Amino acid sequence: MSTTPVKVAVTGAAGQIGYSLLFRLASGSLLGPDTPIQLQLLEITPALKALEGVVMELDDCAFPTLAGVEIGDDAEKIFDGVNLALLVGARPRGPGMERGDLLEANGAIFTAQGKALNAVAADDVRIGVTGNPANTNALIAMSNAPDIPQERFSALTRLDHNRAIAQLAAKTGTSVADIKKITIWGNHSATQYPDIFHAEIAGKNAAETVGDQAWIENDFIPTVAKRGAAIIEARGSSSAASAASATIDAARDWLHGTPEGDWASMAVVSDGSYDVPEGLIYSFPVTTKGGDWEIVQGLEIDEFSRGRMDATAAELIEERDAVKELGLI
Ligand SMILES: NC(=O)c1ccc[n+]([C@@H]2O[C@H](COP(=O)([O-])OP(=O)(O)OC[C@H]3O[C@@H](n4cnc5c(N)ncnc54)[C@H](O)[C@@H]3O)[C@@H](O)[C@H]2O)c1
Ligand SMILES: O=C(O)C[C@H](O)C(=O)O
Repeated sequence: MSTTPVKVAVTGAAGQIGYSLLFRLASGSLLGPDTPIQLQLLEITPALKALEGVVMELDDCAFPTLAGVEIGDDAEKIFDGVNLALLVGARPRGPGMERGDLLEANGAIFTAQGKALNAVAADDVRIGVTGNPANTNALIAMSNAPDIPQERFSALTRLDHNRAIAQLAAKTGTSVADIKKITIWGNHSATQYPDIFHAEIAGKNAAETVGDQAWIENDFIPTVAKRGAAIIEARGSSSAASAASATIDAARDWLHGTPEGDWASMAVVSDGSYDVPEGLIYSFPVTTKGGDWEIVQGLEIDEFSRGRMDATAAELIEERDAVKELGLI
């Protein structure tokens, strides 16, 4: 085992996602069995006692890869020297709430955390935002961290990507392992556009294999896009274990690379690719290598896809303008 631990910060560590995420991180799901991990856990003061209990449980697992755990409510202390920051802590959406309702409540959190990361994170830091509204929270954090390259920020659409794979596998009676090149475009919200026109099932075009445009439009896309709300409705609280799993999938691919012949969906700062307005945190198909991502270029976009991609961009522009108005960016 290498001796220098990778320092990984998790915010909202005493929350529901944290309760699944921390144990996966500590047991090596992100960095593998040979790399020790140091967990830096941030919470609000009233949640620190509960977090102490979670740390007792982490201790009791005796994970060989867990080099140490530090907890606290001071972002500058917790983010000091971190190589990866997973920003999960935020107020989750309750029944009947839209993500827009969360902009103001969560904006302040991501302003402060962007500033703290800017001041004390390691030079190689990567920042993944899971807390909703994830794309715009990432935009706020990025805008408040001028010394960190913009490419180091991303928001989580990997859960949507994984949901799309699961739906497509169920529809076609295939294995999830056979499905590649799914794309989630845009916002992690009900306007997202899950795209199977470039996807493959066992090497064949997925949309052609399905051969049912009505299912794509009326079933697949809304099911994936509204899955978060369906889970809130069924569970009474938002997805947690699947969100933690997707947070790990996204960070693992970012740090270690996407597999050959596949890509991942990641919400990253737009460079204008596919006519997405520059500067938005928009989910694209990306390949990753050595901790860097690249937007997959050259995909053909038909009129149907264009309309969906523009609609989700329009929502992100509205969110951006709202947080600008609030003085958060
Ligand atoms: N992007 C996605 O795919 C996805 C999926 C599921 C959930 N989410 C979002 O993830 C977030 C967390 O969900 P959860 O179910 O764990 O919620 P939760 O309420 O169980 O936990 C959130 C935790 O964040 C903490 N917190 C609040 N403000 C904080 C701050 N300033 N600093 C540090 N911690 C703070 C709270 O004390 C709480 O313990 C929510 O915003 C939820 O909507 C995103
Ligand atoms: O939809 C939500 O608010 C929860 C979460 O983002 C999800 O997709 O499960």
